[in-house]
Amino acid sequence: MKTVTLSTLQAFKRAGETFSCLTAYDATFAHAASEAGIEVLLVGDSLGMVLQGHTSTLPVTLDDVCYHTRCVARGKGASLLMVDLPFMSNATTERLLEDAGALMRAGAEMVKVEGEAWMADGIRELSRRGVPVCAHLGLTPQTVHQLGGYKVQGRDAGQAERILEDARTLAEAGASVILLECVPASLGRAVSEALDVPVIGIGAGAGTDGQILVMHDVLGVTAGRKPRFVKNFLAEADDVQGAFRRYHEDVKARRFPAEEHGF
Ligand SMILES: Nc1nc(=O)c2c([nH]1)NC[C@@H]1CN(c3ccc(C(=O)N[C@@H](CCC(=O)O)C(=O)O)cc3)CN21
Ligand SMILES: CC(C)C(=O)C(=O)O
Ligand SMILES: [Mg+2]
Repeated sequence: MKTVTLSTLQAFKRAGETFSCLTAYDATFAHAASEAGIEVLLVGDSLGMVLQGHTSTLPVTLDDVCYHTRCVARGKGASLLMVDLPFMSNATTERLLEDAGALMRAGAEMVKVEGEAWMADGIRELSRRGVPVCAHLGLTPQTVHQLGGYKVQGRDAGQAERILEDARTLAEAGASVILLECVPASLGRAVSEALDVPVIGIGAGAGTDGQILVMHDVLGVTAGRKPRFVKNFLAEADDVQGAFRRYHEDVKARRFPAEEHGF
């Protein structure tokens, strides 16, 4: 695989070619995912749940994310490395810039931040300083206590319109990529069609420009209740490498996600 950059993702979008993304937390699995052709690796704050055993992503610290970023950076190969800003990194613009700086020094090539239209100023400041930003909308796990659980977002027309407007606002502020989590497939498609920037979906249907899943879910080792949008690709493969390859190929061929994985 040729080195994946932001321009690669933009070119995929223009060409109507989809791309695959997967979370990674260490060098060995990052290497396997990259070898399988997965274009984007995310050091997700989901590590608080799948690695640390918490029931939310809130306890994850900047040091935790930096540590896993350094590990993944050594194995990432040609894949693009995106990293989550942890809970409260967006408390102030100053903190946002400092925390993003720490992630970039650890090896991140793009940072991801949860937040609606009010994040526009922070995203503009990051982008002015040369930090590519992915804006995470829809189900934002860092606000789980306000949302009342990990629930589908944008189900009614007003809510859906709001998410589309937020995505537009953040793209205009300088977000290079939008990520939509747990929204109806119709909204995933509408946002992707309305914006020029690549849109990555998880539980957002087959109409987004890229797809992402948590690595543990792809390998069928999800602890607790399984979200509807996950699929165990190891069940149809001989080994971990094969599962990653299968996931990548199914995304590229638009065989995944199927109707049953969406809302
Ligand atoms: N293993 C794992 N996979 C993930 O995708 C993931 C994490 N952990 N941790 C961080 C967040 C939390 N996420 C979640 C967790 C649960 C649901 C879930 O159970 N959703 C219901 C929606 C029910 C509804 O509102 O209709 C579902 O049935 O999928 C969704 C996203 C996504 N992220
Ligand atoms: C589920 C993805 C999008 C994420 O934010 C994470 O892994 O933390
Ligand atoms: Mg996250």
